[in-house]
Amino acid sequence: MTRTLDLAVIPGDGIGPEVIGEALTVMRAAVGESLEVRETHYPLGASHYLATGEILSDDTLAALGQHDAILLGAVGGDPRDPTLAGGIIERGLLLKLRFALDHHVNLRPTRLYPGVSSPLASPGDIDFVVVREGTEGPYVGNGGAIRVGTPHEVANETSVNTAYGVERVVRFAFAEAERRRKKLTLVHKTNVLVHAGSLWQRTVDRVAAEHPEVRVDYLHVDATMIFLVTDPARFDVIVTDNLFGDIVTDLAGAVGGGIGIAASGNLDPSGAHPSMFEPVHGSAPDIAGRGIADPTAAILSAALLLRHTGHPEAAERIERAVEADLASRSGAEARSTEAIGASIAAAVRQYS
Ligand SMILES: NC(=O)C1=CN([C@@H]2O[C@H](COP(=O)(O)OP(=O)(O)OC[C@H]3O[C@@H](n4cnc5c(N)ncnc54)[C@H](O)[C@@H]3O)[C@@H](O)[C@H]2O)C=CC1
Ligand SMILES: CC(C)CC(=O)C(=O)O
Ligand SMILES: [Mg+2]
Repeated sequence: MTRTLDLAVIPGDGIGPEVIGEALTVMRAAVGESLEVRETHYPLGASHYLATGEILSDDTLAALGQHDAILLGAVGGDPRDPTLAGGIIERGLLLKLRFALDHHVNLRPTRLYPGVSSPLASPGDIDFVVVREGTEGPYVGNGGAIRVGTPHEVANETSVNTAYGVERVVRFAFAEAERRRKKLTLVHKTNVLVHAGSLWQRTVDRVAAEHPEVRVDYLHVDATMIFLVTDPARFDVIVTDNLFGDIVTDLAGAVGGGIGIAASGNLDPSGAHPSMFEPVHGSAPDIAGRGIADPTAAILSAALLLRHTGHPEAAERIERAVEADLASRSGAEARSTEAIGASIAAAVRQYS
């Protein structure tokens, strides 16, 4: 009997539709006849907002919540466009989705694939995962400004960290470490952000007692930047808050061979809501429309989606094909978005 996957697709803005087109081609090749992927496309994003005035209606949000999973490209327009000021799309669409669908685990793996060159001189064996908290921190929109535009302006952005929210993501990170090389690094800034830092540190200490096999480490976020460049092989599982995780994972993507291959999943591990998979990168307005974006991050995000929704063989086929494709790139001429997608899809079919 053919199984079905009820998939919501949000191509988004800029390079989003370009890379999602290739991710869907590869996904269809990977599942073949074994899985019927029913795609519903949602034209959300900055362009959609500018054309229609809709950012994310309650009805659309409710409809998205009914799917098995969501595949998203990237959203956000030109940061200089005054009609998009105030993070109206990032906040009103992307973060709203993550919060409403309780995506408290933002899982971002980094692996230096064989044959991929890192900008680091001696990268070593890079293979770690960042477990970024996804529903709290300074991204909740708890803040405000007074005397705006005057020399006396005061602007506040409050980081919200709850015991419940921190514990569930820390528990997820320990479980991840148990499955991997049994090392967990808490990344924070406990020497300055003392209230939130204390909660994170105490939570890690308490949960660590239940995981005696896991080596626990702590790094301030600034020092983490050093070690991501000088010794990334030291990391196995990093657990951190929403803002630090956002920053750490762009650098992680770069040292792991480029932002164009960095994938992610926004998970509600309870399964109560559909999880959402997307590249780490944004809509890249600087290269949009030129057909040169690397679709690999979106393709690997589709693999994460398939594994999460119970289709590990299809996920494996995509990962093997990506690995082979990446290994073949060194010294070769740069290819278009479409050519990379077609080549990975062809390799996937060979493994079927
Ligand atoms: N999840 C999402 O939807 C995200 C949306 N954004 C939004 O995207 C817009 C642009 O943000 P930026 O800060 O410029 O970050 P960005 O990730 O879009 O671009 C940063 C740099 O990486 C390059 N790049 C990104 N993806 C690439 C790919 N697949 N292949 C080759 N090069 C790639 C871009 O050309 C650019 O030079 C903004 O509106 C921002 O708010 C940013 C990050 C995540
Ligand atoms: C709007 C931002 C929270 C998106 C972003 O940069 C990310 O999730 O990595
Ligand atoms: Mg980011």
